Amino acid sequence: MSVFTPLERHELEVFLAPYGLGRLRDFQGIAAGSENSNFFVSLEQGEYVLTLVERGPVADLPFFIELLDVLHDAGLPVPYALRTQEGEALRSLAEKPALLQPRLSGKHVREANAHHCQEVGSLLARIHLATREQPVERRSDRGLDWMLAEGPSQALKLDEQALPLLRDALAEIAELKPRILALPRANLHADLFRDNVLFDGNHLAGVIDFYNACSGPMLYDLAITLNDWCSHEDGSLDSARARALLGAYAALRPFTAAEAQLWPAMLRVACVRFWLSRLIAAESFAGQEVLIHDPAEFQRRLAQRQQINLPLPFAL
Ligand SMILES: Nc1ncnc2c1ncn2[C@@H]1O[C@H](COP(=O)(O)OP(=O)(O)OP(=O)(O)O)[C@@H](O)[C@H]1O
Ligand SMILES: N[C@@H](CCO)C(=O)O
Repeated sequence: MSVFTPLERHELEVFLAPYGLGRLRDFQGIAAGSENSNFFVSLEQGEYVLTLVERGPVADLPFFIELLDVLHDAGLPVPYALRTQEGEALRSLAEKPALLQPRLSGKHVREANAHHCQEVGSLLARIHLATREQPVERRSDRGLDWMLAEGPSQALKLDEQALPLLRDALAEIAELKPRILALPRANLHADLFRDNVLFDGNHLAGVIDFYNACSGPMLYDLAITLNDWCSHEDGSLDSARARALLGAYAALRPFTAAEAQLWPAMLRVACVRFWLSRLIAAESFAGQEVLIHDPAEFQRRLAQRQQINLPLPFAL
């Protein structure tokens, strides 16, 4: 899977008619993805992706639509909600909130190299630069307070090796929270993993899946991104890829002194975020045909982030 809501051709045709994009040629469910039902939809006038929002922050859909409009207007390669001929962006299909977006070209990269990381670093800086003057406000539902609330009960279910790792990281988050919240802010993608970026050869062609986007400290977004793009299998950082990503980002948005100080801790915070969400997902989707990411991957990464020899390229 993961298509949680199968669609009949006829109901899809009725849904698509108000966009005025021509007849439906073909459609198919997309297996990748774990949160929403997505379909590739081929219409006479082009290729599109239909998303039925299955869970998560449904009430915040107007936020996602607005943010993607801002990023699209800034010239960034993001999907955005197409409007019907009556100007409607957020609609309903099979009793689920539904959005139709242009299909972006390109493929996911499994084995990232330094060039990919450089492209991703630039793209992330451009997202931040496009929004930092006036972030579209949204509090993350997987933010520091969520980690502090969910972490202790998850820690109790861990083995002897993992428990102190998570417990110490949670204590660090509690201690650093005021300083983290005072860092420079913008809109964050907050889930810029390899499976949310599309490359056409060496060219970064698209960024998708903004359903974790929020407003918050830019450094946190950078740490989330780097932890996925620049890690080895054992969780350690690949310094060539990491330097490429950081260098490209810093060339567009130089870091502040406070960011440079909090950087090593921020890499740990970003590990805790995904370790916890994967532990919780593994528990709640156990036995179901849903793509579940391995929580232990972030345990390894957190263990490797105890000593970090990767200073931010920060100039006084
Ligand atoms: N606009 C788009 N253009 C091209 N492909 C897309 C687009 N949107 C989604 N896809 C494809 O659909 C897949 C699933 O989409 P997405 O990541 O948004 O789903 P999700 O259920 O929110 O997944 P998850 O939260 O697990 O990443 C993507 O991996 C990508 O292959
Ligand atoms: N990118 C997330 C899943 C979707 O939010 C993870 O790898 O755990």
